[in-house]
Amino acid sequence: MIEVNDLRKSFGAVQAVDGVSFAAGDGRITGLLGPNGAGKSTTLRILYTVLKPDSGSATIDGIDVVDDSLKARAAIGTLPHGSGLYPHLTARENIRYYARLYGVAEDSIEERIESLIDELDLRDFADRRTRGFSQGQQTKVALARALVHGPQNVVLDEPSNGLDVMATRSLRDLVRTLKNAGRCVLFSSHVMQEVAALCDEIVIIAGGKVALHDSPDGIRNATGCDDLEDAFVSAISSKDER
Ligand SMILES: Nc1ncnc2c1ncn2[C@@H]1O[C@H](COP(=O)(O)OP(=O)(O)OP(=O)(O)O)[C@@H](O)[C@H]1O
Repeated sequence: MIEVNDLRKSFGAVQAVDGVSFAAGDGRITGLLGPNGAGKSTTLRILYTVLKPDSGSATIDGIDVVDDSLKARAAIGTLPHGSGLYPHLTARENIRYYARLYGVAEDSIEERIESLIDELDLRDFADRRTRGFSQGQQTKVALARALVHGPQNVVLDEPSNGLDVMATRSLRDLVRTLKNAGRCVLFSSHVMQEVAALCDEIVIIAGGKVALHDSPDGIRNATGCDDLEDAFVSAISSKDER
């Protein structure tokens, strides 16, 4: 479970995150939805401990991301913006490197990698160096790397970026499998249809603040819009008017 409480972060004069609070539960898919520059990535980067908040707190299964960042990091699998793969290593070697970093038992690493290669359809390029990989290939390898230690919490920053239709479908299946296994999945997107297709709960964020947090049906009711895209626009506009 991920809990975020009154989180704030600024970069100079830009207030990127301005009092964000929400909880993302186990066995649920929570979508962080917002327009460009809304503060989604900054919020997620605080969760996976690469940024420190100015104030507020965030916990992963009760572990504070600032006070106990190493333990918090071990409890989440993350797909950051930009894959950050090692270009001179093959896809398989990249995944193996992270498995070791996360302390996966040596005798189960190869089996785990094989099953991720199948699940994410990496077989064709598993043993190629990742330098020059297409965006979609990079995302798939980065996803495998994020999941290799079987984390309870999975945080994905715009995971469908660069994926083709088939890969997007596999990603959705994978996210649903994680949910059905009782994992907490939190992902960011600015694509309403993607979030609507997957999420149990949607946190709409705009200008660094939470504009609305509800189920897709709850959001339709709150905004009076049947179409979730209209509901999204309505939620963001009414936040601007406040
Ligand atoms: N390292 C940084 N230095 C300066 N400004 C930053 C930095 N990181 C983020 N920002 C600013 O903070 C705001 C929120 O950015 P963030 O990346 O969190 O938005 P986002 O919702 O993820 O957007 P997108 O959908 O475009 O990826 C933006 O105005 C951005 O320019």
